[in-house]
Amino acid sequence: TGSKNVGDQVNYEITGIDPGAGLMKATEKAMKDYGLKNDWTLKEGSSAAMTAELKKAYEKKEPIIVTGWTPHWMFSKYDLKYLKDPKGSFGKGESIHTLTRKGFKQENPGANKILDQFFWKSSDMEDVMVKVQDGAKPEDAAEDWVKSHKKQVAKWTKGAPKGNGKQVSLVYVAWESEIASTNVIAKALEQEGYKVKLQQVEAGPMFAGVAGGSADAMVAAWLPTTHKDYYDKYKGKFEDLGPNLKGTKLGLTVPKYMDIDSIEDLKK
Ligand SMILES: C[SH](C)CC(=O)O
Repeated sequence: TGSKNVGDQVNYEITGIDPGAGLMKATEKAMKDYGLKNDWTLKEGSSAAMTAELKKAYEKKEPIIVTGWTPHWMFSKYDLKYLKDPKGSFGKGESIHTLTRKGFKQENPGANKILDQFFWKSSDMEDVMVKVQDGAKPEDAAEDWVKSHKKQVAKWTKGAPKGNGKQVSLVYVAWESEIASTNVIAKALEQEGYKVKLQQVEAGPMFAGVAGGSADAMVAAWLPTTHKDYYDKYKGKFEDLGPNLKGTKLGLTVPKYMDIDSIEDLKK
């Protein structure tokens, strides 16, 4: 839009999220890889603040560049595109893994089995995310999803003993995707009689909580690239139960009305 170059249009600012997010590290890497560091700044904030700015700009068809990821409701709500990343700074498609603290499997085999069997698709997660974005409380959107996907949830709970009020503590970060997944698996556990405590923390404390044993589990580890630093830092101090969702994506994201297509186009 307009003849001014895109940098001038967005005063050389990329709207990011919380500083602990791996997406922010990946964006810093991309800014280095594409020679943007001298002119561009990556604005820190939160996922909620980023989506609020995206909404504001989009409704006025103004230019904006955000740090985006899939699954996310933003792609079903707005007509957006990822900027091409020819240097591969954002890595390849990833999965979201479930991690538990050491000893959890022995102490709570039933809940561990349910967490181990938890697996769903991007479209499932986006269903819940859109409902929350449209105003539903996360626990209500999660309850609706669990109630309307009995067959799928039965695969998660197959072979697991009832909880009889046994406690499970889950930690997560306030990314829309993890608000959805953590509330859904919590509802599935509660349906089986487990008592679930949810704790929203920053990314670093989330990994530290599971590795240190103050939390039982998380369903929010973006691997192998996005959370590599956290994963390596605590290697050996947690159990990796593998993916609960496959085929995620990260990158710089812009409304389709902007006439740029690649991160290369941001170079001054
Ligand atoms: C924002 S993605 C859900 C995760 C991350 O970037 O750390």
